[in-house]
Amino acid sequence: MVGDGDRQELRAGDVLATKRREYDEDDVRVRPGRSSRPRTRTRPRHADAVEGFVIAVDRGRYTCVLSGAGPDAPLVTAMRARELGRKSVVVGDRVGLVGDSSGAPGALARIVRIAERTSVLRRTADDDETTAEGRLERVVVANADQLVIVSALADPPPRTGFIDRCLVAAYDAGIEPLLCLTKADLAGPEAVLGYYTELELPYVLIRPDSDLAALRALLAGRVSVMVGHSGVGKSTLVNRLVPDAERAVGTVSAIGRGRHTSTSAVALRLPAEPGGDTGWIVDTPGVRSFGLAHVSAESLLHGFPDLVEATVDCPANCPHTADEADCALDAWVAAGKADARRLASYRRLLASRSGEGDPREPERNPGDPLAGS
Ligand SMILES: Nc1nc2c(ncn2[C@@H]2O[C@H](COP(=O)(O)OP(=O)(O)OP(=O)(O)O)[C@@H](O)[C@H]2O)c(=O)[nH]1
Ligand SMILES: [Zn+2]
Repeated sequence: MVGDGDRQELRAGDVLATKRREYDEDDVRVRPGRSSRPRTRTRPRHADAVEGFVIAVDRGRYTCVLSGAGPDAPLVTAMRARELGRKSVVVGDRVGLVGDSSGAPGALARIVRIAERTSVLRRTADDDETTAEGRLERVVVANADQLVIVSALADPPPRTGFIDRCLVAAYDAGIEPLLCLTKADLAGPEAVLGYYTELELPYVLIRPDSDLAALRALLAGRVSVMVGHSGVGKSTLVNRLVPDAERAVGTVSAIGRGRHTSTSAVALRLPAEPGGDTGWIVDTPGVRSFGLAHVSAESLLHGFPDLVEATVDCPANCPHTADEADCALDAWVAAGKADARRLASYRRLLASRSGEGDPREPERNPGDPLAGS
């Protein structure tokens, strides 16, 4: 979503750049000295930068669309300018571009600015603990408005452990969750929705013949990130929402450096609703789940709003674990104020963060077919 608001944001950045320029050491203007000639007005650095929205990242090349450009405008390939230092650029970033932003074959622009992010969706890549890379906290997408959690109602069965994990990630990122329940032709949503009664979680039901109007309305004008396990129907859904998704991804990879990296996120432009704003969906083929090692125990709890209230009765610094005799969460659940399975799920996530056991171990969720991450 690259609208007028963003333009203002970048303009504000321009003003800052202008101010900073007055103190730049490498400023070439010459002091007027005794000469009566007024000193030369210097141009603020990159006043000519145009605004872009990053839709794909592939090995040091960033594919951008220019603000206000229509769906048929050429995509701009850019590299980072050295002055960005160590700042990373990710899909969803709004950036300032200089150089050749024509989008002509072979043209290369430079990213000189990254606008302040409205949200940052992170995950710990803790799927590989053996390497420094694998333990790294990564930004998945910047400036997303919504996390669309795609779960099938059957084949594969829904896993609330995964959904809970996504809810924590959404809360941590400061973006709204939307539960997207696919394969509604195969099973009803009652069990899953029952589990989340306390939450008033927004949801949509998808079957092969549904017209997707409700979902489209929720996606219009926003940047939505889609996550889901393999086989839940995510690709099917993306292809229905963005009929030329295959082509769009192909174009991105052709303009990048050839081979498409299936693990990276790609933003796809949704067909504009009549009279409405374009929306974007960010497909995350490589993100199967969210490592939450970077989320504090307290923030983790906020992914469980149905449990938060109980903890005012916990002793100070209560770890909320099952072996903490005075933890108020047990009484809360015993009193029927929240679902016992939600507490179990919260504690599984707590344990997975501190490396105590494997959260996917079946014996940790006895008799609960919905559980599992
Ligand atoms: N019955 C039914 N089947 C569906 C529905 N949506 C998708 N499928 C089928 O489910 C299977 C998996 O769908 P995909 O779209 O490939 O799933 P995915 O989540 O993209 O999986 P990956 O490609 O592994 O990431 C396919 O055989 C689809 O035809 C649905 O609403 N109902
Ligand atoms: Zn407690």
